[in-house]
Amino acid sequence: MPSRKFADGEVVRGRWPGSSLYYEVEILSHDSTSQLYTVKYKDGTELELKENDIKPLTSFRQRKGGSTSSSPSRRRGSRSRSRSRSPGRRPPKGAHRSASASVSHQADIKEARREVEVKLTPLVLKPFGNSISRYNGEPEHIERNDVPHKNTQEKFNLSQESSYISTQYSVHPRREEIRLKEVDSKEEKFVTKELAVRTFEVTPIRAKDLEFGGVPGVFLIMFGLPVFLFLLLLMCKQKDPSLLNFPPPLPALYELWETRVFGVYLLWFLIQALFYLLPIGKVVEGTPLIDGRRLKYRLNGFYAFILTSAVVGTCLFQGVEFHYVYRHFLQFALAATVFCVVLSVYLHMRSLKAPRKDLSPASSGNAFYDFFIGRELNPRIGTFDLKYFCELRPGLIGWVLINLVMLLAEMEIQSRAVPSLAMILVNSFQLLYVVDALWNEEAVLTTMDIIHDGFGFMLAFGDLVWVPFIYSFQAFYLVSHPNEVSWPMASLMIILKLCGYVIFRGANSQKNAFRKNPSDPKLAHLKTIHTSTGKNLLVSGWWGFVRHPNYLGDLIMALAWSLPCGFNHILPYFYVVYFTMLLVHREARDEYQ
Ligand SMILES: NC(=O)c1ccc[n+]([C@@H]2O[C@H](COP(=O)([O-])OP(=O)(O)OC[C@H]3O[C@@H](n4cnc5c(N)ncnc54)[C@H](OP(=O)(O)O)[C@@H]3O)[C@@H](O)[C@H]2O)c1
Ligand SMILES: CC(C)CCC[C@@H](C)[C@H]1CC[C@H]2C3=C(CC[C@]12C)[C@@]1(C)CC[C@H](O)C(C)(C)[C@@H]1CC3
Repeated sequence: MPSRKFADGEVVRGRWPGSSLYYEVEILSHDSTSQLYTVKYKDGTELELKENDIKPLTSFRQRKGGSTSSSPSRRRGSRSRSRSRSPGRRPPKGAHRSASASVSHQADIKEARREVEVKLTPLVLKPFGNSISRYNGEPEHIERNDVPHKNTQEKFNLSQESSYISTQYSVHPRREEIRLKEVDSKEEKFVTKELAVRTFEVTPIRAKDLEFGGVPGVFLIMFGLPVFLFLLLLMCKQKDPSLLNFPPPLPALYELWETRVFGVYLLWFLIQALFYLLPIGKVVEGTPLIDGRRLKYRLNGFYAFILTSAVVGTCLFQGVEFHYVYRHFLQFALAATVFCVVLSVYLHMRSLKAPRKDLSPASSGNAFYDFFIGRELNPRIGTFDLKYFCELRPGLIGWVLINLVMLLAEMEIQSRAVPSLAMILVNSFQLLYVVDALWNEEAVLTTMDIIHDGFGFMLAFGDLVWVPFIYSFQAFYLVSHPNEVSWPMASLMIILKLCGYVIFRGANSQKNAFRKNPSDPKLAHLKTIHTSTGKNLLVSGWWGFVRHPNYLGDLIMALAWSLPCGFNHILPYFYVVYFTMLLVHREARDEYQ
């Protein structure tokens, strides 16, 4: 039987969950199976603590004075701030997303909340609003002997906090927390209304807070990525696309430009815009903006996909030559790049006239940087939301169409009656991914791209050029570099893809449901922790298994759709490498927040 360090009835100091503060507690009991101690705080709260979170009284120095005590009761401001936000609720735009660039905006928002909450008194105090910095299950090393209950007022506060702590900390399931959140959400409406009257200030952010390596980094990305894209496609066109054959033969620039191709690209974009405008599909509200407004979005991406398939099917039936796209693939990539540059210039120009409250929290005041990251958060022409439209339609649906073009090109070039198994795998894996994104279109409204980043060159290029022309790379590769895949190998790849998909979808659905309605009874069994931002994080279910299960699933899928290309060359695995870098970077942005 494992030994225990502390005896029942012993008075020790127990760490206040999620903080680095220790309070006097009495050991009530010890559970030998879970190795948890049940302890009682002075105000009567009982909690279960790990042995690591308990220290003998003797291991603390008595602090002199105490006027600067940071005991929870001293942080009433923090708690009040937190009180106004239902845990798990997304905050208004700008407060939400991870980015060092948004520091000043965040401060602004916090300030707004503080002002609002002053008006909300008397408060039903909620514990540990901003006082819990992070809980990682391990004790923190900073140990301070903050003595609670300095006076009656403090004692009262701690007691208020303590009465909630076990549910807040979510050592136990969240039913009680859900009840509290319902009360919370009523108050929230009032808070949102208050926020609506606050004016939004855009304070330029310091150079060191800029993301992507600041102006030099952004410069490199803006000029480097298009060059990289063309080099990658040119490498792939070589008979032997080995890295040793770098650089590939370069075509003259004029050979890459074809006005007709540009016209076809424009036509594609306009058809998608037309489908977007169709009054079919439900209309939902996005997350609250800084001024409390919620924009409306029509969810008809899946219908757009069905309609596009019908149009493409009809064209195939009519004998339209899709091989044209394969033969002019580089010209299409250039047409899309030119379109994206023109769009970015337009976006930047219009953003100069945009009211401050409409600017992205990521914008900095530096024109070049803002051209890249995007100045305006939700540029709209009437009800037409340019960013939301570009995120899912022309590029993502375009990716599926390009894959189909490659499948047909493979059959033609390799004189096949049916496509290769490798090509079928790549096409179906990626089709599933795109259909899933369109089917779950609403989830895009809570991604960092929509909530935090403006619409500028980065997303325009990412959505309209990078996604369709890089993500279809495996199919493009297979056209000129066939790879025979056996059925047993194909089965393993399918299993890998499905595993990735189950993790990806399970995690994203759980997170989206939680962000949409933290009180969802279906999520009542899940555990959460409170964070210093005032939001809650899931720490069980998929989100208790690994920090970013959705990224993990996505990466597994990325690997699964590269494997059909075989192991002759590294190029088809470029996507996995790039994607790992992208997700690690996104993870860091999220973690920063
Ligand atoms: N194929 C591609 O190129 C590509 C590129 C990027 C992303 N993706 C995929 O798109 C999906 C969305 O990506 P994303 O970058 O927006 O990241 P995400 O991880 O889905 O979203 C980040 C947000 O999730 C919330 N969150 C993080 N940890 C949480 C937890 N433990 N409990 C509850 N909520 C938590 C946080 O919301 P709050 O801020 O509200 O706390 C955070 O801001 C992912 O599956 C990703 O793999 C694909
Ligand atoms: C520096 C640039 C080249 C970076 C470009 C990044 C973009 C390619 C990505 C940023 C956000 C991504 C994204 C998807 C695709 C790739 C991005 C646009 C996504 C539409 C893929 C399907 C998913 O299901 C998704 C809808 C969750 C996802 C949203 C984010």
